[in-house]
Amino acid sequence: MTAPKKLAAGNWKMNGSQEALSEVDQLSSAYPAPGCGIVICPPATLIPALSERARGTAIKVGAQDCHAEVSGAHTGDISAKMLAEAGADFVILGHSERRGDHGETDDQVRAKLMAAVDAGLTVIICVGETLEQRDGGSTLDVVRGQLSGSIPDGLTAANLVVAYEPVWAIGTGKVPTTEQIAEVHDLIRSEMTRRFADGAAMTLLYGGSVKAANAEEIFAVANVDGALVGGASLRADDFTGIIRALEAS
Ligand SMILES: O=C[C@H](O)COP(=O)(O)O
Repeated sequence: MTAPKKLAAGNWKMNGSQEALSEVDQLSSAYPAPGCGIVICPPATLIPALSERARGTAIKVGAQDCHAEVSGAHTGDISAKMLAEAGADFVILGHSERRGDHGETDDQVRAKLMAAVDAGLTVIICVGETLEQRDGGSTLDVVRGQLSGSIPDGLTAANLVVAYEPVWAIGTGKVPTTEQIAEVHDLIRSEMTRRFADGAAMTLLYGGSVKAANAEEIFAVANVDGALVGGASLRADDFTGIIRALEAS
């Protein structure tokens, strides 16, 4: 699975039900041949039904986490191979809600990432600072540390997408200035270019309170190739506004 350069990824988090699957029908009829990639990451229970529904459309399906092992005694966990078998092409890893709620470390995220790539998934890896870290002036150091700690060597633009998600902007309606987004995206681009032969071609997403109303401004920022969208991905009407802005960018 090759990551499209422009990508709108919807993270449903722990939301959605069988009824929500019709969002795929709305998106695929609105975008039979979209000018960007579209990925929906529902809760794991909905992956098989959603991927069945998305078959033959431009919409891809992703998961929100995976275990680092292929199988074994890990009650409640799901391996990357299982997610791929269920129909996922992508997996989000290292989201701040996983790092916060489950205490995931960079080392654990890195192990999951290697397992996901082995299973043929494209990884959307999340990095971003807390408000305390931003106020303390350590944003770039924090992001640099997460990138080096969470991302192993040997990856390509085909299997790695990086999402910058300032923790304080997630679900809060607060959005960094375009200068703040640009500063971090420039850092991520230069780190990816330094480490990977095709780092210049890697897809870099911004995430945190992206809405149709602010998408155009965010997509105009250098090195922003799309968005990882939470709340506004839950309704096709809201998500299509963001996709439209990305297509036009
Ligand atoms: O994964 C998505 C992000 O956490 C952003 O969520 P949000 O768009 O609801 O702020």
